[in-house]
Formats: sequence, C-alpha cells, structure tokens
Amino acid sequence: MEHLLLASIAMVVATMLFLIMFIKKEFSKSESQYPRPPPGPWRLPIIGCMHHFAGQIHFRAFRHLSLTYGPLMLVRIGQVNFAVASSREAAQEILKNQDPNFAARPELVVGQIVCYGCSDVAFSPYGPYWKQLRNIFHAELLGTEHIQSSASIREEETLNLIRDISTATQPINLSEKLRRMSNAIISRAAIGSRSKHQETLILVAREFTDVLGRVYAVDMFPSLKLLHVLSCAKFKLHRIRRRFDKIFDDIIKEHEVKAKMNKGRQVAEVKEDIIDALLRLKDESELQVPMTMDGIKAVILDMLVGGTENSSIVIEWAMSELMKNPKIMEKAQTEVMEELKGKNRIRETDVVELNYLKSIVKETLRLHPPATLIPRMCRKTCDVLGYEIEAGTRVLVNAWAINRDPQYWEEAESFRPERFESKPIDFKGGNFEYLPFGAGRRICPGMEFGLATVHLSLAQLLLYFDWKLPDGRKPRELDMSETYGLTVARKTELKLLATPRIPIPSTV
Ligand code: HEM
Repeated sequence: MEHLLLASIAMVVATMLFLIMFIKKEFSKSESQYPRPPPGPWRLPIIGCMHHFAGQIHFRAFRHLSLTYGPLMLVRIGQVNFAVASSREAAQEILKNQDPNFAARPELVVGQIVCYGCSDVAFSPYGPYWKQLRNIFHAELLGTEHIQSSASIREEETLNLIRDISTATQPINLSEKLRRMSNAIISRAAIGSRSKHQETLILVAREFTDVLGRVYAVDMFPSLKLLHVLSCAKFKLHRIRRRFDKIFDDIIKEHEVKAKMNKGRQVAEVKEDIIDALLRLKDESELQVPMTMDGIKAVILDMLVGGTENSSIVIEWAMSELMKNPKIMEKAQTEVMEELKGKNRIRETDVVELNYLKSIVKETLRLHPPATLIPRMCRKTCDVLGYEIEAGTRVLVNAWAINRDPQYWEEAESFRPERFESKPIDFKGGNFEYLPFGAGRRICPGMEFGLATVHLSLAQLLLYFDWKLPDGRKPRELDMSETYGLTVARKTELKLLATPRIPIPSTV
C-alpha cells in the first residue's frame, strides 16, 4: 500500500515536472518564433501618444521620437497604431523586400468622401482596380511617349510665366504664379485645355491637400461615433467634394459633347486625351473591373491635384534655397547661360545637359520632399527588422527624416547640390536613403512628368531673371517654415523681385 502511494506521488511529481518543462519550452519557442511589437513612446489613456506631438509638425515629431525608440517604432494615436519607419533599412524592408504586403493604403475618411469612395489611384486598395488605373495613367498620360509629346505644352506655359513676370514692376508672388503654371500644364496635357475653373480648382486643391495632412478625430477614434458627429471634419470634406464635383462634371460634360461629335470616326483619327480614353473604356466595358463615373472623377482629381501641387511646391523650395545660397544661384545661372549659346531659347531637349541644375532639383527634393510621410498599410501580419507588425497597422515611412539622416548624408542639413555630382543616386526608388517619390509598386507614377515641369521652369527662371528679396531683406532673413499638410509647402508665399537679364523670345 505504502509502495503504491509513493509510486503515485512519484508519478504526479514526474508528470508535473514534465508539464513545467513542456510549457517552458513552448513559451520560449513562442517568444523566439513570434517577435514582439516595435517599441514606442509611452501612452496616455484615450489619446495614446498624441501629447508627444504638441506644438511640433508631425514628421519632425516622429523623427524626434525615433531618436529614442529606434528605426521602427509603434506610435498609438487615439485608437490607431502607426508603425513608423525612420531608417534606410526599415524603408527597404517595407517598400522593397515586403512591398506586396505593404502596397495597401489606409482607408481614411478623406479618401472615402473626397476621393469618391477611394476610387482614385492614390487611395484605392491594392488589387486589380488599382493596377488597371495605373496602366491607364501610364498609357494615356504619364508614359515616356506622352511626356515627350507634351514638351511643347511645357515650353509654351513656362514662357508664358516668364513673359508674365517680365511685366511686373513690383515684387511678385512667385508661389501663386507657379501654381497657375503647373495647373495649366497638367490641365492641357490631361484634359486638353486650360481649365476655365482654374482659380477655384487651385483654391480647393490647396484646401484638400491641407486637410489630407491633418489628423482627424474620425480616423483616430473610429469607434467614437458621437465624436464624428460633433467634429465638423465630415462637413468640411463634403464641402470640398461638392466643389470638386461641380468642376469635374463640367469637364466630363465637355468631353461627352466632343465624343458625340466624333462618333463614327476611328480612335486613331481623333486626338484623345485621358478623359476621352476613360469615357470610351467605360462604355466599351473592355476593362477587367468596370469604370464608373465616380472613378473617372477620382482620376481627374489625382491628376489635377497631384500634378499641380507637387511640381509647384518643388520649384518654390528650389527658388527659396537658391535665394538663401547666392553662390549656387550664380553657378546655376552660368550653366544655363552657357547652354543657351548659339540658340534663341532653352527647350526641354536642352535640359538633359544641365547637370548642375538637375543636382539642385535633387538636393531640393532631399531637403524638401513634398510628401514627407509615405502612407502605407500592412495587409498580413509579418516580421519587420525582428518586430511584429500586425495586419491592418498603418505604416508611415518618414522620407523627410531619412533624406536628412547624417548616417547617410554628410552635412545633412546643408543645401549642397554638389553632393549628387559624386553620388550616383536617383529618384527611381532603388536608393532607400533618398525617397522623394516613394518606392515599390506604389511609387509616384507622375515622377517623369513632374520632373520635366520642374527642370524646365527652373531653367527659364534662372536664365531670364536676377532675383532679390523685396524691401532690401538679406537672404538669411527668408522664412523657410513649412505648412502642416500632406504635401509640405512653404508656410508663407514666396515673394520676390525679378530683374530681366536677357531679352525674352516673342514666340515659342
Ligand atoms: C515633383 C513632383 C512630385 C513628387 C515629389 C511626387 C511624390 C509622390 C510620392 C512620394 C508618392 C507616394 C509614393 C509611394 O507610396 O511610394 C506619390 C504618389 C502619387 N503621385 Fe506623385 N509626385 C509628384 C508629381 C506627380 C504628378 C505630376 C502626378 C500626376 C500627374 C502625380 C500623381 C501621383 C499619384 C496618382 C500617386 C499615387 C500612386 C499610387 O498610389 O499608386 N504625382 N507621389
């Protein structure tokens, strides 16, 4: 009996020991197999990490936090987690090595309301519809052939800008003139003519890019429905959408009238723009995913807003940096003047030779990328740099911080175009320490088009004028503060005095 009791006790002890060892082994296995979430700043109840942003622009605040929490951190804002990548390695992992898993965009209320239920290119979910739109963009507007054939539009519109500036006797608002020029270029290339709604379009586009960069309670507290009602965000967004709608309806109506007049003629005979092509494809239902009228409006929105704001912002920053760095301005003016020798004007084909000017644009995009935070979303739970990123987590690649990281850039905060003369780095998304156009599947499709506008207009501004700050102000007094939007522009409009240097040609 005693033996039996001892044997039972021994059995129980052995079983318990076995169980403890098994659980311990499994536990340590689960720890090493499934990584932990990335580290992040401490949180307060309800608002999460919002207090860390007080008084700071978001991309600067994220960089500041990354100095403590590392290249990949998890920042909770309200009820939403953001994985923020702030190093070349983290960006490469997200935008290249695991690109398909991060090729989604977050579904924001702004995309739902203003971008016609996220049916544009920029907000649409990763999948066949998005792929189809990118192909149409490439085939009808942004491919190499179209960029070459739209060179005459850029040459005309940059010359119009130069003529307009040459008539001014007072300091000019260069920011405003650049927005008008960029909008005229993209409108003529995309919809066949300057939009008669240009003024309203530019105003609403500015309002839209501004709201795009804001943190809305409706997105950060998805479950607090009362807050959605109390916040006036949705009301504001619906107002923007109505104003866009009116303009886009008009553009589409004009194209439908033109299509009726051209009925019966072969496609090759008719000079089609991208809206004509979209309307034709919609009716022919040749597409894998049918195109709706809202989808067409969303595409117009991407083209007109993306094509206007980004290019003019880059030229504005380039001119600001040149005003602050007169020696660089002088060197660039000499280069353009040399290129003019034996010709009566600078054309787009001449820009290829302007290597210093192209380095100035690269350096401008390094210090002032219009899109500071590249927004993506994680589709499936995965491991990035040893940390677990859960499906549905919003991801931000802090391109602004990476472009200025002293680990990759000597004198990172200085404007030094020469650095690109010895550094074979380009925009195409293969150098993850330099991301002005993003990278991977969702890289900017308008890169070549935007650069063509930026290069040519900057060359013309430097060739035809000498520039000064008004009221005898010194270059160091120029305010360089940034706006708080999705695309980061100058906070104050750039106002300059232009003095003609050489005669302006009368025709293109
Ligand atoms: C110099 C000017 C420009 C800059 C710096 C710029 C920058 C960017 C960046 C950083 C992205 C995000 C890429 C990513 O997620 O990896 C983007 C996306 C996009 N850009 Fe641009 N852009 C410029 C010009 C343009 C132009 C001229 C157009 C159209 C005419 C355009 C249309 C778009 C669209 C539609 C997307 C969304 C792509 C997608 O989600 O698949 N951009 N751009």
